[in-house]
Amino acid sequence: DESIWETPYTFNPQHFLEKDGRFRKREAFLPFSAGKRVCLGEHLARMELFLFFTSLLQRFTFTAPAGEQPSLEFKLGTTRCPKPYRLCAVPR
Ligand code: HEM
Repeated sequence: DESIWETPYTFNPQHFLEKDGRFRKREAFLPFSAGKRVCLGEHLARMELFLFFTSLLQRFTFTAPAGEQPSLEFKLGTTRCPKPYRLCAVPR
């Protein structure tokens, strides 16, 4: 949505950061939905995602293979899935 996101077609973590690097909450980002049908597992999922990604990021440096860039296009199924891509995980 061009009216909300500064660079909607690029992977841009700055969308969620203030100028000084603090986290910026965006009302338009609702991965767990909202209201009566909000995801009941949101808190569990957030804790699991935190533990999963911090464990991986503490142990590996992730990069795209030289000269390759993962596509931001998706495959539509029950959810939108990233198209297959290659990733290098280098032990830290
Ligand atoms: C990254 C992980 C997850 C995401 C992104 C996610 C996302 C969502 C979303 C968007 C909905 C609303 C669907 C709708 O509009 O009807 C939903 C519903 C639901 N989610 Fe999750 N979910 C996640 C993990 C989990 C986990 C771990 C559990 C349980 C352990 C869970 C349990 C539920 C349940 C029971 C509902 C139905 C709520 C209702 O309709 O009353 N979810 N989830």
